[in-house]
Amino acid sequence: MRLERFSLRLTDPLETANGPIEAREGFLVRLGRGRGDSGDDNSDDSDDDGADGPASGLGEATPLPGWTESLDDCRAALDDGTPDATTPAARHGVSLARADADARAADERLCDRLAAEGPFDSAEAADAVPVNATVGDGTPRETADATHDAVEKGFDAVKIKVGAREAAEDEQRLRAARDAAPDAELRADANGAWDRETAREMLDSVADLGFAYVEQPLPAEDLSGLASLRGRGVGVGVDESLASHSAREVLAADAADVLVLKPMALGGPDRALDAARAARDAGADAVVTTTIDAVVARLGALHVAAAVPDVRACGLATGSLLADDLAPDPAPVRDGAMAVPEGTGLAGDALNSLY
Ligand SMILES: O=C(O)CCC(=O)c1ccccc1C(=O)O
Ligand SMILES: [Mg+2]
Repeated sequence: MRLERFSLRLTDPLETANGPIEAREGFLVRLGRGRGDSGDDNSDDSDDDGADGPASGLGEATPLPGWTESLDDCRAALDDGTPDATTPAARHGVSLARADADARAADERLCDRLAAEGPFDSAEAADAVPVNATVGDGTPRETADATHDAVEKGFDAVKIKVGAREAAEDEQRLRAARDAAPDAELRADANGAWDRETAREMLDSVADLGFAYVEQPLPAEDLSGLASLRGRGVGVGVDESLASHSAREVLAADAADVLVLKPMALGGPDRALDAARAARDAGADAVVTTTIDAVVARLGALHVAAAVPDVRACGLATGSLLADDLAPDPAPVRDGAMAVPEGTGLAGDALNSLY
């Protein structure tokens, strides 16, 4: 296994209730030749790292504290070959690289491999996935303009970050967004910023505006509070809660209508698909998103989403937030959707420069 460290700036910081996300740092993971289908936990010995040939599989470990381990802990887990549930980004890097190598060895698209081997009984994955636009914090006017632009570009679903300013002003922002996009599916994401009373008031007002759901209206730990917010005419989504609780725990607490699944935060494509299945079994929905990942992990998340039957619009349209990337994007957003790239593994030959 070979690691390459990268650091990518965002074009504009994404303003959230937890402050801005300005850059993403992580590791490109290259799996050596002949190890792709071994599933062997000792496969990271450096004498087999394919130094004189292309890698058999690509992964990416891009930690985001709050959702995953720190960059240092991620590096340590990758170096030691011990990624586990406490280091989800490291585990994601290795798990995605293995899955890509397996799919390439089997001459299959990654999503078809995931669909066939994953927890859904569907043999075939989708060819494209609908995606939402992501609108960061801003004035009501800026929010309306960004929402309008997204709809003009072809997005049918728009997610608006809230919780960075007073609730009354957020309410104006959401009303302005609805006025700017009368027919779009609108969502909000509070990143855990509200207390129970504020959350109740905000949910009631966005229910009137026909919002589909609000992501993480309460802090991650407050599962009973999240449960008490359900049934008010707008869905409750959980995101941060899944960093400290399993999908099954969240669902057993009746805390969610929608699970927001970030493969990077959950430890890999396999874990994300298991959580999607748990959601469906409990009558909840799943949405696959990124932590603003580089192209390899974004593609991995796209393949996961394509393997979830009838997935609703996913938060995968985050590539445009990055000022640069590891390689040109083989799955650009068109008309509010991302097409799964042709070819085997992550993207056929499109990422050959990285292997
Ligand atoms: O879901 C989306 O639309 C984009 C991804 C996103 O919002 C996000 C990106 C990085 C870190 C956290 C989050 C989040 O969903 O809270
Ligand atoms: Mg979120």
